[in-house]
Amino acid sequence: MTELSSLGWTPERAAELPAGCAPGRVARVDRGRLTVLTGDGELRAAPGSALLAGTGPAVGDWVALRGELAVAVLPRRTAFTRVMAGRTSDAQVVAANLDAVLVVEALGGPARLRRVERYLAVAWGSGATPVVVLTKADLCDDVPAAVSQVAEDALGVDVLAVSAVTGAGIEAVRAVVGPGRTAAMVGPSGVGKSSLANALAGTAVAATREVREDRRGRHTTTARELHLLPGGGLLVDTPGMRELGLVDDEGIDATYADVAELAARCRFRDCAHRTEPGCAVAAAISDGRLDPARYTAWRKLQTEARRQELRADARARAAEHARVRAFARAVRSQPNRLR
Ligand SMILES: Nc1nc2c(ncn2[C@@H]2O[C@H](COP(=O)(O)OP(=O)(O)OP(=O)(O)O)[C@@H](O)[C@H]2O)c(=O)[nH]1
Ligand SMILES: [Zn+2]
Repeated sequence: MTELSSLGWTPERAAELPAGCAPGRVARVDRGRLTVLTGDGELRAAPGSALLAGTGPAVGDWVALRGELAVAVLPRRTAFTRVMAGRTSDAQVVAANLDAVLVVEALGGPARLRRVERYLAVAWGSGATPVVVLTKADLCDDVPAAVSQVAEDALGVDVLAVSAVTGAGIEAVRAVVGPGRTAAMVGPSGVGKSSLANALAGTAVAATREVREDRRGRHTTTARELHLLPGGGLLVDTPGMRELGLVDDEGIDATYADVAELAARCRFRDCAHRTEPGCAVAAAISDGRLDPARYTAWRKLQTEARRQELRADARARAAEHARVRAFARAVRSQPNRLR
């Protein structure tokens, strides 16, 4: 028996559960089948027709189970979305109900602040709290200096340093992913996400680069993408988290709060921060209060978000409305539901 609370279940969710259903947390979605963690262990469930109408359940979602049928997705508290590559620009939910997002970057090279900022923007946009985790601390000569450099840039975000090799700092990350809390990792390939996942789990739950190369060509098994950690937290490790785009500019403003605040003080509301008189951004750059590279990165992300917004649009919203309607319909059609 697993306590539902250790899967992240909270009492107020009970009111959202259709009568006669048991709750389950989605640990994997493949070819239309769901791997679900429940109070009685893991089970394979089929999505009911109501779930097929919308964008479908994602890893981390709570579903209402009637036997081995998932009849509804419970409302999401947070959602990590990604814009699909290719022609359509529908936002796809990659992971749901995350409390924290670990933005993973490696030490031992030059700090890639722009890259961290980019992931922070995506993380803030999800509604979950980002935390920066700097891996490979064993390869860095001056960890405190590296941490404070990143902390200065990542406004309002905790910055932790860890080593999967020595185990240093792992407990501090486990504390972020405390009992009943759910976190996911984002970050580019090779920074040590799989190694971090294994160090947190205390066992090999993710294939690191070495293991993957050994098994080249072999079919990987259908592993869970939601892992219960020894301390009681849950870690999401799904491939979808590894290719991220931006969806909106909420997250950008949170990441670049300093730049956004300066821009709000420009004389003209539509200031392009180039040659306009009374431009607070230009003034801050010229007297050294704002790093021009940080400003350029902000502009670039904003342009990208605008472009995606224009594409993402009606289609994504229509899909979400369909999902909500399907959910409402499913709830209405439950016999014996509480009124
Ligand atoms: N020295 C040192 N090496 C590490 C540490 N963590 C990971 N590595 C190494 O870094 C390389 C990449 O690690 P992975 O965990 O596979 O990286 P990843 O982020 O999961 O990569 P993708 O799966 O491609 O996204 C491997 O060779 C690891 O052994 C660490 O804390 N210290
Ligand atoms: Zn300006």
